[in-house]
Amino acid sequence: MLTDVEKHYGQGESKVKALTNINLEIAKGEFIALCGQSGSGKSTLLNILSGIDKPDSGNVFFLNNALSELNENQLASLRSRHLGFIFQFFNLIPVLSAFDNVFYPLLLTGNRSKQTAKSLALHYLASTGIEHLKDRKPGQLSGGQQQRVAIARALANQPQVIVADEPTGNLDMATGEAILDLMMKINQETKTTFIVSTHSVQLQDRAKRVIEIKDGGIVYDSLR
Ligand SMILES: Nc1ncnc2c1ncn2[C@@H]1O[C@H](COP(=O)(O)OP(=O)(O)OP(=O)(O)O)[C@@H](O)[C@H]1O
Repeated sequence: MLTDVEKHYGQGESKVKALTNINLEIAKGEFIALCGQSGSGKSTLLNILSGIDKPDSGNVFFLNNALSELNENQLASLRSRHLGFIFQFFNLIPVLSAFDNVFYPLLLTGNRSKQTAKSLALHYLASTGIEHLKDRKPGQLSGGQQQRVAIARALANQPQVIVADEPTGNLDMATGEAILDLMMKINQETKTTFIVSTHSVQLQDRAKRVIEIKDGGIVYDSLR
């Protein structure tokens, strides 16, 4: 939940108002399409609601935690346990296989055994349809396949919330559609909350809740 959130970048003459008067409540299990023109503030909003960035004023609550009351370690721990991220440019580690890209973060976060991490990685690579490509490195995969690895990586940690910043922005239309289908299917099956920023008109048509921001403010929320 965000209350009265404001965010500026820069100082003086070059000060940019990135978010203004943001009040937003997100329920567990929602699938939200966050839309708005380039520069409208989508990434800033995603970064603030996930505790990566701090607002200048206002409050951010994540799973009943007031983020302003947490130190950097506590924030990092909350993120690593309960949040999954999916990015436009996949952010996979190029020297690791698809399997290792999912497996190693699981070993590094939480107290899982190697065996548990391995089965989780295989399970989620299978659920995103790319288990057969698990030994390939990112450079040997198409964009859509790389994004499936990134989705498997985000899901395998079994977070309560997944934040995706333009996840289809670097994919052709058909591949992007397939990735959106996959995220919606996972949302329905697992009740994981998804907040997805997008320029995709298809997603805006299909998401249950659409939020539009313009010049840093929410100008439309289909739930309101
Ligand atoms: N680190 C920064 N320093 C200064 N200004 C910034 C910074 N990050 C973002 N901005 C500015 O804040 C505003 C909101 O940017 P933001 O990246 O949140 O928009 P966006 O809607 O995600 O855009 P896009 O769709 O192009 O990714 C823009 O005017 C941008 O130029």
